[in-house]
Parts: sequence; structure tokens; C-alpha cells
Amino acid sequence: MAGAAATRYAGVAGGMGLKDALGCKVKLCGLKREQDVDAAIAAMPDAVGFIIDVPGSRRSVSAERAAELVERLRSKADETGHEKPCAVGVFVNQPAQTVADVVRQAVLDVVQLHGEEDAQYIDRLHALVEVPIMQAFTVHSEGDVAHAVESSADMILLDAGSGDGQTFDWSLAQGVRRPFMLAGGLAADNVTRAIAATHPFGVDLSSGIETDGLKDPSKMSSVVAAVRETAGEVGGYRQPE
Ligand SMILES: O=C(O)c1ccccc1N[C@@H]1O[C@H](COP(=O)(O)O)[C@@H](O)[C@H]1O
Repeated sequence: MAGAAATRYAGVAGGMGLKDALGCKVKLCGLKREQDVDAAIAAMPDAVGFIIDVPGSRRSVSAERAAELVERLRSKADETGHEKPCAVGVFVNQPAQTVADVVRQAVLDVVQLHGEEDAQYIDRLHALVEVPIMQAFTVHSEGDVAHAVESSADMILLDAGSGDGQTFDWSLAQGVRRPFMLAGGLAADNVTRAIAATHPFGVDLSSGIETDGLKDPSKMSSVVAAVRETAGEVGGYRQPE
């Protein structure tokens, strides 16, 4: 890997608080309650996500609530001696200045953009925040992947939708020429196949770690264990030949 891609990779790895860039990372997204944070700390993912002020999402929390949960995340990690997962804020079509304000207020490590934010928006946000920016793309076709690869964001996320629990055709994510996160309908029973099929930098889950719409501590632990085991065998992102 060379040039801009290498810089982006290093940047997001740093932002995710990762000691090394090897293996496949795991992000548990859509935490809302104190017990979700505590269960995440016990499961030991690399990152957790908070859906911030997204109308229509049942997982949405206010910026103030996100700040409280991030604070709990860090103090619980200190208390238990567990590694601090990085805190990702998920935003959809919010003004860049608002996102920057929330990054400061909630002390976020990474911004995830999950709307129709364009290159100019990302430039504006890059000027306002120092944390890495991850941009999500809905994938239906090869063209969607080609578009995602051109993103000026520090990391791209290939997804089927917005937390709907749907998978997309993973063959579209094979041979992507930059590190990427994979999301959409992942769970303990398919994450191993997904990693083996696509070799992502990391995987991101929400619906697949829930039972009856609420985060399920046992699913959270199982999925992290499945990712660690698979990553040990097949590794994380690798540049296609
Ligand atoms: O989870 C949501 O409600 C959500 C709302 C708006 C934008 C993104 C959202 N979630 C993202 O979706 C994937 C997880 O998808 P799945 O539930 O596992 O299929 C993840 O990137 C979340 O950040």
C-alpha cells in the first residue's frame, strides 16, 4: 500500500486506538443504555458506536446522552482494566459545524458519516476536526464500490443500508483497493464467512447483536470472539493482487 491510502490507513488505525494494523477490527454500534456500554466493555471490541440525533432511528441518542455514555465507557474501562474501545459518533446529514461541536462535547475518537455527505462536506469537516472520518456507502452495484473507493474520507464503510440488518452481495466487496469496514446484517453466524469472503479492515454490527430490539450482551461477546478467531486465521484487510 502506498501514498494516500497508507496515510488514511494509519490515520484511522490511530483513531481507533489500535496498537497494530493487523487482524480484523470489530465495532459494536447503536449503544443506548448504560448496560449496553458495560456489556461492550466486557466484550472488548475495538470500537463502539453511538447514533447521534438521527431522526427515525430507534437507536438515536442526543449529543448530551452520547457524551454521558462515552464518559461511562472510559471510566468503566479504567475500573475494569479493559482496553478502551474507541468511541465512534454516527451522524446523518448534519451541518459540519454541529458534528464538530459534538465531537468536542462527547470527546469522540472517530466520526462516521452515514448520509449523503459529499466531498466538499468532508473537506469542511476535515478542517474542523482532528479525528478520522469514516464515510458509509450503501452498496448495490460495482459502481457504488467504485464511488466509495474515491472517497476523501479516512476510512470507508461498505453497508447495505442504515442499521436495517440486511446484507449486501459480498462479492462486490472483493478486491477493494483500500482498507474498508464491512457492515450490514452481520451476526455471529455469518461474520466468519463475511471476513473470509471480503478481508475487511474491520466489521461493524448493530442488528445482529440485538434481541427484541435491545443490545444482547451474550451476542456482543459471541460476535467479538468469532471475529477474533477468524481474524487469527484469515487476517484483516489485504491489498488485492
Ligand atoms: O443503526 C441505525 O439505526 C443507523 C441509523 C442511521 C445510520 C446508520 C445506522 N446504523 C449503522 O448501520 C450499520 C449496522 O447495520 P446492521 O444493523 O448491522 O445491519 C452500522 O454501520 C451502524 O453504524
